[in-house]
Amino acid sequence: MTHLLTAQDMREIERSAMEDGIATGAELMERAGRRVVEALQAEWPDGGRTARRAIVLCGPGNNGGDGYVVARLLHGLGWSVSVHGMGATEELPPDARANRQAWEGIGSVVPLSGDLRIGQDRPDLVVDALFGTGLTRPVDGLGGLFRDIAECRALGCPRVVAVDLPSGLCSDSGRVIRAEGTEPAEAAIAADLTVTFHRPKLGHYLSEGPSFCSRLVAADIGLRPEATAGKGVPLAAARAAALAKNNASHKYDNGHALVLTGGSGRTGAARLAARGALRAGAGLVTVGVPASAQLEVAAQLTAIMLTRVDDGEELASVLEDTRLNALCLGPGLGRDRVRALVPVAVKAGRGTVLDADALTAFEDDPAALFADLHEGCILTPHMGEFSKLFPDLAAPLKAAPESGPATSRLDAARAAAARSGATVLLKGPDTVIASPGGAATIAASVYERAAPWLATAGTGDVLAGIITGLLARGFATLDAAASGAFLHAEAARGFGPGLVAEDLPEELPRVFRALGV
Ligand SMILES: NC(=O)C1=CN([C@@H]2O[C@H](COP(=O)(O)OP(=O)(O)OC[C@H]3O[C@@H](n4cnc5c(N)ncnc54)[C@H](O)[C@@H]3O)[C@@H](O)[C@H]2O)[C@@H](O)CC1
Ligand SMILES: Nc1ncnc2c1ncn2[C@@H]1O[C@H](COP(=O)(O)OP(=O)(O)O)[C@@H](O)[C@H]1O
Ligand SMILES: [K+]
Repeated sequence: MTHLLTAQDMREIERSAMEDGIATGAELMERAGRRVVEALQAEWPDGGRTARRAIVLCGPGNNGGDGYVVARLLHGLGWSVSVHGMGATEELPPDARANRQAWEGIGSVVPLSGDLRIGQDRPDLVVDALFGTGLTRPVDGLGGLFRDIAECRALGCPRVVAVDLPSGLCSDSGRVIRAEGTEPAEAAIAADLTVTFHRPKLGHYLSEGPSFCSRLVAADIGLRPEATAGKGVPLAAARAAALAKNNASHKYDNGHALVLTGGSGRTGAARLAARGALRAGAGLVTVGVPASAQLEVAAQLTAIMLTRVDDGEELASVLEDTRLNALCLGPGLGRDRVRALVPVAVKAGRGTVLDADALTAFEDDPAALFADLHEGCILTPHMGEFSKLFPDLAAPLKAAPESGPATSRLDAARAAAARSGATVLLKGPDTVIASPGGAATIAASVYERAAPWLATAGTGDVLAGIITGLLARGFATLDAAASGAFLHAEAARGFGPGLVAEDLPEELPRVFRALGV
């Protein structure tokens, strides 16, 4: 399972490797530079043609140190290399200084100027080794150069390789550190290939990270896997063993999910959720409908059952059946029904997914919702819904982050979980999931797992249903949310272009088979 590290995690891992005599800082830096060169050779084998020219941009810290190693190695491979460096040699940290001095035995270091324009030079490659995990404030005075690189890159030349992280990107949040009023494109360098070391960092997966990294390689620099134990945030995955059904099981062993719907004309969302719950493997799924929608829903359902729920009192009496062990409220529920049904549902103490209307209806008084939530509850907001329930936590995500490490979507979800007492799943290509105790996971549909066709109406309803289905099957809260988000994205990837929400539940059997369930 891949764990995403913070900059602090990485510093601790490196420090303990050095203290334990696994490697010196100089050795780690040499390996880092070598891995970058290997990765770019593997990525662009056509770099083997003659007249290859590289511009290497080196910053004032150890990221710059890696850059001087890359410059030396490229030179050794016959490249024509120009190096533009920040800071004075004697001010660099020791390993970076040594590598700069080694480069100075080969060629010069031109002081990096914001007036540099690469267009005149037409290099084949720009190596971005300005800042890595040590970035703490907006990059100053290089906006024109960054724009120039972006414009040239858009024309197909040069290719840009980022050492560890695209400079300007915050390694913990994936946000571009920038002054208010500055565009991300002039505050960070977008790369074609990003080569990081040991393990990916959170910033490679969150927010703008993937679009600035483009392609990500995590290269081994000889740090021990054990050093990473207990650190980082796992990427969500689903386990075949947990998803498989016991051969001897009865339908009631797989739980009974209840999905509540709104009135006539707005039952589609709940029906999508119910189908998701059924395909996720719930033993039984019932849709709770008001009288006005009974006929409409009955005409549309087959394997899914139907029960009448007009108000809170009726819901309470339906919930006397303790076999109903997972509830889904929100998709198409309608605000008036939310106010009547959500408090009753939550007080019943079952595994409960609250989505859409069930969140936004509490916009005026989120505390009224939070008062009754318990550890079996999962809130599944997208950013707009999250902003309504947690406006103060959403605000720093909307403002330009002027210092690093910046507040991340993960930080916001963790704070929201702690406040609400429920697991919070904040949706997006970088879905973050946090439980009230602080445990977290990231279900990222980025890089090779991109699922852009999920951005269509109704897919969130299916997600709520899939998670409800897993809760019904007895999955622990965080696991249900994480596995559900993973399966949902896999279904979208499996179906591919043309996906509409209805396709997602029907794709789940293929996802299960591919997982070996
Ligand atoms: N520590 C190690 O042993 C290793 C570190 N590695 C490299 O080292 C990097 C981390 O090095 P550092 O911690 O030195 O950090 P960086 O090299 O990312 O940059 C930190 C330096 O830049 C300054 N700085 C931060 N933001 C700035 C801004 N906006 N404008 C101007 N200066 C700014 C800081 O004060 C510090 O001097 C990693 O990203 C990785 O590339 C690799 O060589 C692997 C081994
Ligand atoms: N570009 C994208 N890449 C991957 N997943 C996405 C993308 N855009 C949206 N999603 C996912 O699609 C779903 C959309 O849910 P939501 O916004 O609630 O839509 P709706 O309310 O229409 O169902 C979420 O699971 C979200 O994570
Ligand atoms: K960099």
